[in-house]
Amino acid sequence: MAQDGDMPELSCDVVVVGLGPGGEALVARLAAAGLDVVAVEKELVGGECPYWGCIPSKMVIRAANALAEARRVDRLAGRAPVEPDFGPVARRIREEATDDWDDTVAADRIVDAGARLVRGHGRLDGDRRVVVDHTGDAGEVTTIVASKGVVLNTGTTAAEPPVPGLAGTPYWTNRGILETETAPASMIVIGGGPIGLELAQAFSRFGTEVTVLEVGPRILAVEEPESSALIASVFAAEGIGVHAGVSIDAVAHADGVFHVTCGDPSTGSGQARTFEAERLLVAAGRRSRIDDVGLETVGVEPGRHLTVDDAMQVKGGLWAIGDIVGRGAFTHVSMYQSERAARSILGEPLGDYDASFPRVTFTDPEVGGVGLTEKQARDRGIAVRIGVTDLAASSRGFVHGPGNEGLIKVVIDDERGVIVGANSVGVAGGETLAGLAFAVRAEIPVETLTNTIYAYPTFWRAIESALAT
Ligand SMILES: Cc1cc2nc3c(=O)[nH]c(=O)nc-3n(C[C@H](O)[C@H](O)[C@H](O)COP(=O)(O)OP(=O)(O)OC[C@H]3O[C@@H](n4cnc5c(N)ncnc54)[C@H](O)[C@@H]3O)c2cc1C
Ligand SMILES: NC(=O)c1ccc[n+]([C@@H]2O[C@H](COP(=O)([O-])OP(=O)(O)OC[C@H]3O[C@@H](n4cnc5c(N)ncnc54)[C@H](O)[C@@H]3O)[C@@H](O)[C@H]2O)c1
Repeated sequence: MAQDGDMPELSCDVVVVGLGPGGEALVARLAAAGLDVVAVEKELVGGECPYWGCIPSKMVIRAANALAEARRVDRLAGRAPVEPDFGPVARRIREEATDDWDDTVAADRIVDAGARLVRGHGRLDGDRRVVVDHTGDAGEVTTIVASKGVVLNTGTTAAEPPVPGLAGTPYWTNRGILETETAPASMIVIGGGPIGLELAQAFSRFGTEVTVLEVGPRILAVEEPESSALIASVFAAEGIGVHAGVSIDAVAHADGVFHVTCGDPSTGSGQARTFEAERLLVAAGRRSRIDDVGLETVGVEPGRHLTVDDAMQVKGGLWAIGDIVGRGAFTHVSMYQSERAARSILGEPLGDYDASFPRVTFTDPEVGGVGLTEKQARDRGIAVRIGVTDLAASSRGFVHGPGNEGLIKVVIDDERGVIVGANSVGVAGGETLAGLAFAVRAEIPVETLTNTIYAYPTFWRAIESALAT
């Protein structure tokens, strides 16, 4: 640790640049295995998920679903007048989830694990070298040399679509909306993906008048068309405006009001329509933070994502995990990849990469998905057989009554006799997905699945019905 004057240099075994959920876990895992680890983070240790992602958004959804359930009491159990107040969930986000966006506890965990934490923007500076620009300390940098190598876990930021007038307006991304202390009177959401839909419905349940604008032909296009249609119908019934197949031509903001002008390319009429709202949430996808991490210094061409092998290795001495590798932008994926990178670095056996890819969008009903959609399976030339069942028509759905919308769809490879994909939509769709996820991952024969006892009257019993169609 010697340097010329004001340029400190650290030596270690591994540097982890960016501490999303996977990066944070990796630091602790490698340190526990006896490696000398330096962790580099420019914002908050833990990344987007605990501070502006999964955890606070699920707290809002939990609260919003409590409101929705209370509104169902009239049809089930008497009277429960509902008066929404965003205050309690805003407090939970501050006090229980984010410590008011203070990461002291997480930073202490890194140090307690035996690793060193360096705050600032990390950039590769040739093979196995990282230079950290210390945020706020003009010109001060630290150079870190890692004998084994560097792991990148720099994550994503909200993408800004190239819509005239949008840049410079005070629109919300996931950060602004999860920092708010009040629900706005009205909100336009650009993007009908998981972020847009989860927050659209949750805020609508708090009384915000919400309009979702989606450029693609349907919302939640990564899942089955049946699931998209079901969510669209639930949203319509709850009074959420959903417009798919629109092009957003212009955004303006004046006197505290957003004006979003859309054309409708599907009609070819070019007829423009302007929506107005107090808030605008842009949830139109994510951009990988890999354009300023020095990839050019190690001969790697920065694209949309970083290409890795199944050991999460970009090249010798360089690994990458999380959203930036383009294998699914989910915390559970990042954590899974973190363990693979750890094993690769420590020379431990890896096993095959789990490509079953389970995911859940936490609308109500939840949309669980695993493996391939029907279209993806057909595009791969698989001899597809489909089974679909309506959850509301199941015994449990019938008993549940209000809020029972859902479906199970299974995509079967008829030649191999295994499920290669499924959607599980329902009030507990993400939980019911578990059985289907194991079936896809372990390639449980359909013959076994149809010769299995399904507890009555559970939602997951509908898997048996789907297989029988
Ligand atoms: C609103 C919302 C809801 C979500 N809900 C879910 C959910 O329910 N379930 C789920 O599985 N996933 C969810 N996600 C996705 C999930 O948050 C991410 O997949 C997860 O955070 C993993 O991201 P990551 O590890 O790649 O990086 P991130 O979490 O983005 O963390 C990257 C870290 O790297 C730091 N960094 C970046 N560049 C540098 C640099 N050059 N030097 C130093 N530090 C740097 C950043 O400051 C950040 O802390 C949600 C996301 C959003 C936005
Ligand atoms: N429950 C969960 O696990 C969860 C929740 C939220 C986010 N996430 C993760 O975060 C990722 C990012 O979420 P996201 O919803 O921002 O992105 P996304 O890419 O999944 O969806 C963005 C949507 O915006 C649309 N869009 C893009 N440009 C547009 C434009 N100009 N006008 C109108 N619509 C436009 C796209 O067609 C797409 O439907 C997700 O893919 C997911 O991996 C997960």
